[in-house]
Amino acid sequence: MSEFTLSDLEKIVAARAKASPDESWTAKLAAAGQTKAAKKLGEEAVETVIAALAQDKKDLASESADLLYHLLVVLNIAGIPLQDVLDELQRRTAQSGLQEKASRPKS
Ligand SMILES: N=c1c2ncn([C@@H]3O[C@H](COP(=O)(O)OP(=O)(O)OP(=O)(O)O)[C@@H](O)[C@H]3O)c2ncn1[C@@H]1O[C@H](COP(=O)(O)O)[C@@H](O)[C@H]1O
Repeated sequence: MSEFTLSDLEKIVAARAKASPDESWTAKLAAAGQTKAAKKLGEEAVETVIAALAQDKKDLASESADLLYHLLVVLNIAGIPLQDVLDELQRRTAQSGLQEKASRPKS
């Protein structure tokens, strides 16, 4: 199983955003600005929905990868660390009380 994480990709996106737009898609999006990056995120979201509705698992995994990558680019441009998103998810999980149940050993 791959050990690659969203945090790894966030670091790659941050580094590549500073590269030349001629050699990096990330840098091209960062240079174009949030309107273009958010538009690409929207396109990838639609393509993910289409793959889900088509029940095409391979396509859905591939489009989901595009979606997550473009979300990280949008977050990078906005200056929002991925950790802020994870903190929000954790806050909701803690609120529902499910985190405690999930980490509790099964008897
Ligand atoms: N995960 C991705 C990733 N997923 C998708 N894409 C790119 O997203 C682009 C979107 O493709 P589209 O066909 O929708 O867009 P397009 O037709 O090229 O552009 P438009 O005309 O629609 O504006 C493609 O160029 C893909 O290569 C990605 N580009 C980069 N990454 C990651 O970012 C890293 C750095 O990439 P660079 O910034 O290119 O060095 C890579 O090593 C990967 O880890």
